[in-house]
Amino acid sequence: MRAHPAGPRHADVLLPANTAGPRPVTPAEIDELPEQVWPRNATRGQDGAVRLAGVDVRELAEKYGTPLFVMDEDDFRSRCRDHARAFGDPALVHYASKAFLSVEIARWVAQEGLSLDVCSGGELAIALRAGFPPERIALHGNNKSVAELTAAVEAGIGAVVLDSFHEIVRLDQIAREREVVQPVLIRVTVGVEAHTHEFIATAHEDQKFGFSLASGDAQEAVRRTLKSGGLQLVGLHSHIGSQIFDVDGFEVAAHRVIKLLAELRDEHGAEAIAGLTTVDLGGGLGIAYTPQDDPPPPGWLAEQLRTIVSKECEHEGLEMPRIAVEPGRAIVGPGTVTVYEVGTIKDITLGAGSSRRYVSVDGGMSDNIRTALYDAVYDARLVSRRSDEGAGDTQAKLSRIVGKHCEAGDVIVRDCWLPDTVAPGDLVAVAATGAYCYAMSSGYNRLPRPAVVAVKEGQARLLLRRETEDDLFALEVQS
Ligand SMILES: Cc1ncc(COP(=O)(O)O)c(C=O)c1O
Ligand SMILES: N[C@@H](CCCC[NH3+])C(=O)O
Repeated sequence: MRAHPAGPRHADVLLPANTAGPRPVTPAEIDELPEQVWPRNATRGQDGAVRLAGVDVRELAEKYGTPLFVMDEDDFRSRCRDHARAFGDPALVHYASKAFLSVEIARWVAQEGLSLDVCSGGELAIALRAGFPPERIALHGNNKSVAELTAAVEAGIGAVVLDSFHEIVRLDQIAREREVVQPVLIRVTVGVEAHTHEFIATAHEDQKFGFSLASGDAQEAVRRTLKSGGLQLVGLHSHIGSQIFDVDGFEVAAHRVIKLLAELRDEHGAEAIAGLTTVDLGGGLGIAYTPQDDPPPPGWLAEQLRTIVSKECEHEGLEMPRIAVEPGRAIVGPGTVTVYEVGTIKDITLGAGSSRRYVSVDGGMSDNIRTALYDAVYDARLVSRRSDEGAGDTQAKLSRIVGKHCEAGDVIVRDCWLPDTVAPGDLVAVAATGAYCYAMSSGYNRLPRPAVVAVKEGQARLLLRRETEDDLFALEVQS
């Protein structure tokens, strides 16, 4: 998502006329797959159709149907490695599984040596089913249930990230009843206004996550945790938001967390907080959704964070802590595309000689809610053939890709340049849909959830099958 336009949202007249970027001119430009947006192993073949890790999208659509999420496995794994290298130890990189999780994904993350951030009993269950090492799992959430906390403690997970005073009491009791000591981090609300969409910023004071630093709740949470018998404080946590491109917010967060660490040492003594060795700065690293986006690479971010934290520690006379992070989108986002089949097409006259083309596809807000929810922008291309084949001129046409739901706001790509030749039966793909698309999918209008397929070295493998009509009735008691 790019910077959010000022002013009221969801009213076309108030949004910029065109969020698609400059109009591509030649057929070659229309058919480009910009490398910062498309999976690392995406290419367009001589015949004009796109290959993902060597697999022809037409074959994938034929075999698995559409809409279809296609994941480039090597892209995912290479981004795990990029982050592991950047932060110096794979275990310090917690893949935020909320972005997308399946049993097989959890296995890839385990094989790459990363840790895993889960935020519900369901995500925990998938991780455990995959055989993910529990000591490398951390559990998040502002309202973890007793059942979820119990499952986490019984599984022996590496850390629970404490988020409320109620939870300190509950978790302490659960741990003591089982005669174990549960390692915990405390989530601190640092009061940062992250430069991102208001719905996905999480460190300003007025929201539901964490313990406020400004009010003293964070300091009180530390006192209560240190006094508990069943909890061992191993770190502080801060997460400022998601899809962030600059380091300023992280810098302020790191500064405030280290300052808190120094205050805690002064209040409780160095020995009492000696086990507090980790500072987790959360996730949020942005990715390119359009060719105009230019996110910082993980190596650069890691270097900046290390410099900021070490400067602050030196200033406060503290030992350098381990810096952990929780990227979700930056690992899983760029390597996945959603392939749709074009259904109907309408050219709508808007007045003043302008028109808008509505290209309807066989999915919609049930497989990608991000556009409706956050005005997210995406790059979409015709992938089953070259743009200068078929009827129509070779001009790119400003198009809006919409779904098939009974909802006017069912928009997948608000503005994009598609070839004028696009016709029913063509395949179009939307890039960078790996994060928070399948994960936030719904069954609205009783559409089946799409399948998810992994591609690697010319082979395709089904990770999650498409929902079927039988699944529709699976929960019906009277059927
Ligand atoms: C606590 C926490 N960690 C990590 C993430 C992952 O964020 P992202 O996918 O933007 O890296 C989130 C989501 O914003 C989060 O809430
Ligand atoms: N789901 C959001 C981000 C929130 C991430 C979880 N805290 C998105 O699609 O961008």
